Amino acid sequence: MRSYAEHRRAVTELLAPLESRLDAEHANLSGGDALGRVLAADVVCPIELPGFDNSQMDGYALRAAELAGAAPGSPVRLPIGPTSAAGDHVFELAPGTASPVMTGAPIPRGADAVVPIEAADPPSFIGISGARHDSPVQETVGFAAPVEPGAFVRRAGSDVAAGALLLAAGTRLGPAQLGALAAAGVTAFPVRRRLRVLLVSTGHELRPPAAELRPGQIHDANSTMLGAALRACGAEVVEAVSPDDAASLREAIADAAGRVDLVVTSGGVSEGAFEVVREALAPLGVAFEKVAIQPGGPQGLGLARFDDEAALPVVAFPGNPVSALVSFELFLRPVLRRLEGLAPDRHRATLPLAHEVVSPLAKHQVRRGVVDGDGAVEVGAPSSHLLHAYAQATVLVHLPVGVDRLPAGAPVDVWRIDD
Ligand SMILES: Nc1nc2c(c(=O)[nH]1)N[C@H]1C(S)=C(S)[C@@H](COP(=O)(O)OP(=O)(O)OC[C@H]3O[C@@H](n4cnc5c(N)ncnc54)[C@H](O)[C@@H]3O)O[C@H]1N2
Ligand code: MOO
Ligand SMILES: [Mg+2]
Repeated sequence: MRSYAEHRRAVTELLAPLESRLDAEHANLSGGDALGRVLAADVVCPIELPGFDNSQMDGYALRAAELAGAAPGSPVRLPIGPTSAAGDHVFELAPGTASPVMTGAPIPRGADAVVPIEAADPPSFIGISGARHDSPVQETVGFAAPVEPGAFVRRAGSDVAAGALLLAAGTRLGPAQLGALAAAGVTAFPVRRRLRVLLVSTGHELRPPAAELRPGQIHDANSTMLGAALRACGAEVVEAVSPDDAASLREAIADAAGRVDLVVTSGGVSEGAFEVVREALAPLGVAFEKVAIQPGGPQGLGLARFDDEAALPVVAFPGNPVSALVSFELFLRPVLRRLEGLAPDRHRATLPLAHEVVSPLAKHQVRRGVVDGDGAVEVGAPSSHLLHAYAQATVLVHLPVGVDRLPAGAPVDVWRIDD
């Protein structure tokens, strides 16, 4: 029997070549299709950011040297020059004056510091006339302390220089990265195309979720569930099929060979008399193994090779819904996250158990749980048909090989699944 780590390594190795298959396509900033995509090439910043020296505060722009002797008992008073508001053109500051400058507005040429309005006398712009830069110089403003050159000035290029690397190839585009592209005026950029997946659910008992059920039939939960899990990891489910028998399963996979990068199946991998995935794919080279995990014990993995030399990687999960989704979390999500430019594992933590648990000594058991108000983990029942309980869970709880009983309070490794 394979260990959890061995199977995880085998899945990672089988799917490692996928990254090189994800050639570039263009994405646009507008329309929402860029969120979550991964840059296929470096993006250089075409302009400097900020684009010009501007103020960090609402205040007065002035020459720092002119306040050198300012003190509470002997303030320096300067005539007020024209105002620089956000969006204004830059103008020249006359020596010996201070100009009102607003946050984000250009620093007038000649000024080298900003004194926030709260530190000026009067400490507000109310009553100050000459609001725009074409107004005549009038009134005065007092300063009771010196100011360092450069104070509250946001220098041109202090965030990124023109021609510098803005975002590196492999970066996942989240809100901050899209914001940086927008700020730089980069509206189109190359991203990796999405991984294309054929999703196969098997089982004669399965009916679509909208169907009426005859006795013995059940709704197909795995197609919806695994489809959602794949899409949430940036993949495209090119086709979702539910073949009746081994021959039609082989045909569906052969058909998809030119169009998809990966086949994910659920069901039909265990020891029953009608294990359609096993029957169809073992002759093509997919290996079916028992892995020392619970749930998710029976697993299929390998390249399905066809006569015409075409080959497609197949990851075959067991049909029990909890087993299928836990298998996705353990084996496929880490690979898909890497392809998405993310660290392979979701957020992990070590938390105390809220109560005693028992677990099979020889298996790596993954239970579904919730974190209680004290930060302790309440662990749910292990059975792999309990999908409703999975839908309430916020963590997967890992109980490794060698553990058969843990008391309340014992620390356990958990993966958060509620992000
Ligand atoms: N004699 C043995 N029997 C079983 C073993 C074993 O080692 N020896 N392993 C058990 C384990 S563990 C699992 S897990 C399952 C795996 O079964 P299969 O992958 O062959 O899946 P099926 O037999 O097709 O279905 C199992 C179960 O899941 C339900 N199912 C399947 N597909 C869906 C779907 N799309 N949506 C909702 N539910 C689905 C199906 O109705 C069955 O109840 O084998 C054990 N048996
Ligand atoms: O491994 Mo099965 O997945 O226990 O139910
Ligand atoms: Mg079966």
